[in-house]
Amino acid sequence: MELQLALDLVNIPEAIELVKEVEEHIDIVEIGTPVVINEGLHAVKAVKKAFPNLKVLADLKIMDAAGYEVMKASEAGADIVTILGTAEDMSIKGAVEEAKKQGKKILVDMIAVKDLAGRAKEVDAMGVDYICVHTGYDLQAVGKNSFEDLQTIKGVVKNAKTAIAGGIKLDTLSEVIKVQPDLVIVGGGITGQADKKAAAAKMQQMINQR
Ligand SMILES: O=C(CO)[C@H](O)[C@H](O)COP(=O)(O)O
Repeated sequence: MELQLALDLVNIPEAIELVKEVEEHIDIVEIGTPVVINEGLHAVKAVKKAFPNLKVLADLKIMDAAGYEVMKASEAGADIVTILGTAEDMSIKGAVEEAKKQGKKILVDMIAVKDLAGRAKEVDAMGVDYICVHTGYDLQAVGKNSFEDLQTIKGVVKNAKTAIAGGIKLDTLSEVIKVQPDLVIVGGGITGQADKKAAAAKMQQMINQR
């Protein structure tokens, strides 16, 4: 099981400072969608350059022009690029094809997918690397989480790794770990803590115990 730190509300210098604090406790650093909107793929490039030993995920949440966008994120240094599960099959297949060409990985974000089991089976058959259940900020605000959704995809996904994101904190991590995803994505659960290093270390320790 791997731990991914999601950076959503920072600029490039702040991202680098933050990763410095926790780098020994994480496997992947996510350049979140708001960061890409504010800073562009320069953020991916800068973080990869500063931390060449960490995997960098570009959270582009691609919906169209997938091959081109995967190519651009790869050129900037991303190891993993995200596409939405609601995108057309042709887009997801295009993303996978380009990622393979570039030696990169594709994570499918299942946010807002209605038939989760059915779509997870379909995208799994398209050769994606990760399938991620995700409760976005707008649904977190009304008390939702993705714990049941993780069980749903664990039941149907045969090839891809499974992942979960959205509001995971230290006090809910054990519930997540029980379902054994391959990847746990945490943003505010680390970045919102006074002692970020301690929070990341504790999460890493809990994940490694399983
Ligand atoms: O992709 C995202 C929002 O769209 C976030 O990066 C993801 O939800 C993880 O952050 P948090 O743990 O703060 O919810």
